[in-house]
Amino acid sequence: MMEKPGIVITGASGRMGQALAKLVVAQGRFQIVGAIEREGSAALGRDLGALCGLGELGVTVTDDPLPAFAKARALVDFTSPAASVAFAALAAQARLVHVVGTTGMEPEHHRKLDLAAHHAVVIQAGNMSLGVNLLTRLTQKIAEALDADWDIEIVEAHHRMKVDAPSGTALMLGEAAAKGRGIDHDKARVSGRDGITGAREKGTIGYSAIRGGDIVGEHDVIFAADGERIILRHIATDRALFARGALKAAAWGLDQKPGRYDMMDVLGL
Ligand SMILES: NC(=O)C1=CN([C@@H]2O[C@H](COP(=O)(O)OP(=O)(O)OC[C@H]3O[C@@H](n4cnc5c(N)ncnc54)[C@H](O)[C@@H]3O)[C@@H](O)[C@H]2O)C=CC1
Ligand SMILES: O=C(O)C1=N[C@H](C(=O)O)C[C@H](O)C1
Repeated sequence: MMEKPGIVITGASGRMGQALAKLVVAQGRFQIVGAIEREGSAALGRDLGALCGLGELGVTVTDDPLPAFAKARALVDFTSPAASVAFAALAAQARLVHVVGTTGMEPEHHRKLDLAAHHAVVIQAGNMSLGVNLLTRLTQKIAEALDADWDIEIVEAHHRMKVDAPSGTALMLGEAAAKGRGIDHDKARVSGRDGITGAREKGTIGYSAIRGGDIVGEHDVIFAADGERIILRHIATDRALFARGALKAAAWGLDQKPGRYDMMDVLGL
C-alpha cells in the first residue's frame, strides 16, 4: 500500500491547529508527522491526539520543526505573521507545500513568502473556505458593475481572542472590491471611525470590526446608494470549514510547481 504523505501542523495547540488535527485524522488522506508549538507553550511534550480529545496519536508536540519537516510533504500553518515567515524559509529548504492561513500580514511578510515561493509551493489566503472565496469573486463582479455613487463598507465580527483587525477575510473582500472598481485599495481604505469624522469621502472603502464571545467569523459587504442597498453576507459557524479548505490546498499543492498561490487557484475560481 502507498504511504500517506506526511503533514506537519504548526500552532498545533491553537484553535485552528486542533481543528486541523481532528480533520487530518478523520479524512485519513495525510499522516501527521509533526506538531509544532512556540517555545514555552504549555502543550510542549504532550501527545497531539490527547490534546485534541482524539486519544493518543503518537505525535508529541515540540518546538523543533526540523526533524518533522524532514519527514513531511506539506505544512499547514495558522500561527502569527512572524512565525509563518520563519516557517516559510525552513519549509522552502525542505521543499514542503506550505499552506499559510495566518492573517495580519504586512507587506514585509508577503515579501518573505514571495522569496520562499521561488523554491516551494506557498498557498496563502485570508480565508480558506469555498463560500468566502466565491463571495470574493462576487464582490469584485458587483464592484465592476457599480459606480462610485455606491459606497462600499465591510463589516466583520469575530471571537474575543482575535488579535488582528480588519480580518484577513475583510481585507480580501475589500481588495476584490477595489480591483473591481479599478482603484488603489490602500489609498481607498478607511478603518474604525470615531469622533467627528466628517462626511464620508466618496470612493473610499470602509471597514468596521466587532469582537465578542465565540463568533467564528462573519462578513458583510455592503454596497449602499441613495434609496437602495446590496448586502452580501458570509457566516462561518465551525472552524472545520477553514481546516477543510487548508487540507484541500495541501493536497492540491503536492502536484504544483514552486510559486505563490491562493485559494482561488486551488478552487479554480
Ligand atoms: N485563513 C483562514 O481561513 C483562517 C485564518 N485564521 C488565522 O490563523 C491564525 C491563528 O488563528 P487561531 O488558531 O484562532 O489562533 P490561536 O491563537 O488559537 O493559535 C495560534 C497558535 O500558534 C502558536 N504559535 C505562535 N507562534 C508560534 C511559533 N513561533 N511556533 C509555533 N507555534 C506558534 C500559538 O502558541 C497558538 O497555539 C490567525 O492569524 C487567524 O486570523 C484563523 C482561521 C481561519
Ligand atoms: O481569527 C479567526 O478566527 C479567523 N481569521 C480569519 C480572518 O482574519 O479573516 C478567517 C476567519 O474569519 C477566522
